[in-house]
Amino acid sequence: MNADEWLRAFAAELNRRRVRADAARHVVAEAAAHLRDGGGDPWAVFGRPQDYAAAIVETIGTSPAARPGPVRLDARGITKRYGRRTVLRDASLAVRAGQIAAVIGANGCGKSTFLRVCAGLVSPDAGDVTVSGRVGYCPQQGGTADFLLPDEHFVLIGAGRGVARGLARRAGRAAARHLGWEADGDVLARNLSGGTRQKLNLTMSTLSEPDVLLLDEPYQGFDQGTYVNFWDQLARLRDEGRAIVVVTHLLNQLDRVDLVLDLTPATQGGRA
Ligand SMILES: Nc1ncnc2c1ncn2[C@@H]1O[C@H](COP(=O)(O)OP(=O)(O)OP(=O)(O)O)[C@@H](O)[C@H]1O
Repeated sequence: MNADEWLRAFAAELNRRRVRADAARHVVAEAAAHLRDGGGDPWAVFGRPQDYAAAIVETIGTSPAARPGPVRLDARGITKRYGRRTVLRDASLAVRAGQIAAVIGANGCGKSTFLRVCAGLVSPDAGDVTVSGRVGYCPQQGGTADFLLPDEHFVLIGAGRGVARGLARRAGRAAARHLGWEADGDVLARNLSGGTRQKLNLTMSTLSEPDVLLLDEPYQGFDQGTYVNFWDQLARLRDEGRAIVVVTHLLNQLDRVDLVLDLTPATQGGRA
């Protein structure tokens, strides 16, 4: 395990112990700086990442993130057919305020369809979805308007909630900054790079302060730094009490989530 892997394991353990995202980010950055400046093997310097995380939690008395609250999204027995093909069969997921759920599975097993059913965009053939509160949805593609500036997207989202233009712009830019993006430029959405357009998409889905946030592989095209910011931001949103569902193919991040729904059919080795 090299220094990066050690730091990742350390961050994951802090997350598992529900240390607040901002505090976790701070101690991980400190450990990284210590390793960078002093060199050396992290195992020799800090010991096991799990033990060091436990010591940190005890020593600094970090207040843990709030425990999960009431169920915000309850999808039960969802079945969906397209023509003769059954894409989803009896899929269920309940997510509480303050939880992150990952939806995983092979290509074409119905992850996006499940999310669209949860968002109310597709009707299931059987089953029910109950949502308590406001929903934010970040589709895998699309979602932005080609001929608008990022700021104009933020103003539009704000207008839907009666938020003044200046305030909406500031809120949008602040949310974008969490992804390491300065969104004050004058580039139309259609001319943004693919990764930046996806940052705009993701930023918009969080702007309405949703109680339930549905994210369909929102990090496609993100560079490594943005990707790290993305998972930190998810942890922060979770700590604020949001119920989050993220479709992902990246199983190495599953230690950062609270629940996993595997939609791979059992005949193909799925866990569901
Ligand atoms: N509107 C539609 N009409 C007909 N078939 C559809 C429709 N939407 C999705 N499908 C089919 O349903 C299946 C599941 O699609 P879905 O996009 O939900 O899978 P996924 O697990 O998200 O895939 P991926 O991992 O590739 O993103 C696919 O075979 C797809 O072609």
